[in-house]
Amino acid sequence: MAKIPATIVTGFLGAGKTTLIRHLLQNADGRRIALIINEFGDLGVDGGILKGCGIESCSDDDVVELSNGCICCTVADDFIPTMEALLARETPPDHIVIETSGLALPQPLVRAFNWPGLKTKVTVDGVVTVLDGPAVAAGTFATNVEAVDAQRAADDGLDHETPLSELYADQVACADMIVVNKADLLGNATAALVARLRGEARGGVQVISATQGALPADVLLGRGQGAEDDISARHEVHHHHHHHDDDEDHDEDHHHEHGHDAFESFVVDAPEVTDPAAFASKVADVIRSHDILRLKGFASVEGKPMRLTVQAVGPRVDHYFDRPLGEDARGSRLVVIGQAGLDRAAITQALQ
Ligand SMILES: Nc1nc2c(ncn2[C@@H]2O[C@H](COP(=O)(O)OP(=O)(O)OP(=O)(O)O)[C@@H](O)[C@H]2O)c(=O)[nH]1
Repeated sequence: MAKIPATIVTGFLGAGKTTLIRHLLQNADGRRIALIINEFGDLGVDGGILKGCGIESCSDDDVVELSNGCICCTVADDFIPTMEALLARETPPDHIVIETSGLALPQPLVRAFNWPGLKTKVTVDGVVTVLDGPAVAAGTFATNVEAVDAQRAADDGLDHETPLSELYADQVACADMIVVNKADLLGNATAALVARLRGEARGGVQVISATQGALPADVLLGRGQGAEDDISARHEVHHHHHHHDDDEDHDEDHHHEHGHDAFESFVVDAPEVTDPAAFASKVADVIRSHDILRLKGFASVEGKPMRLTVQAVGPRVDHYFDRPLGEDARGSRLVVIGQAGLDRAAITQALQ
């Protein structure tokens, strides 16, 4: 049985996690998404907001709240039983989204997925860290630092000493995708912050800007990261800068990104593939040079009877034969997803 993917959404109070999840649930394209929310007593209203959301695809049963404070301290007696109950349902969800309270470190939660009862049934599809763009640019990390401090003081299970900057660094270090939210308030400063974060994040981590957390489900979900197998890479707070080839070339063209218009996808039809490995590395090159977020599709391979599936998340490209081609026409058909402004002609040409 395939493991159910779970996406962890982390970020400080007020960064826009609830807004992003709400948008996701409204644009779930038929996916059954269960939501687990971890929040602190009186300060949290997200469960209420999301329960009363009126979204057709989202029944109240699909929203589960953890009320015992910090998720990292209550993993064993609260989180794991909640997950097990969700998985034992007659109709288990297609995808689980977990919203952590703003101060919980994502690492212990990711580690909980290695629990024997969970390991074989669920996997961490990806850790999405939502940042308050203007606050991070200003170096305060949260718009309302007092509210964050109050949230902290309200919970005995939390370490009250760690500076916000370190919690922030841990959230960035654990991320598979960083969302620089509130791009509307950042305006022209968005691109510079995105570029800076690309330098701070681990290699291969996607950094994208958003307004009102409006990102397509196809961009947020289905990353297949398996974060629980990769804990050590996420633990350390890196103070040095990595240099990615593609850091420098994102300048002026990614500014006014609002809502759905900020993304586009298109289909590339191409001839048969001769060598799958060479094709995958070509795809990786195209992804890197055009800042493509996702690419997926199918191809036939010269002389082979099986269909080749290609799945790319950022520069990581998976390819495998999944089934006989059968009646399918030979050739390749790939869907490319990225932020608006993709150079379709160049991408199409490069893939053909
Ligand atoms: N201007 C602007 N405001 C935003 C954006 N995204 C969210 N907000 C607002 O920021 C506030 C916090 O958003 P939430 O989604 O509740 O943030 P959160 O991270 O879930 O915060 P908690 O659940 O309280 O930890 C709300 O008033 C949102 O309406 C954005 O892109 N631009």
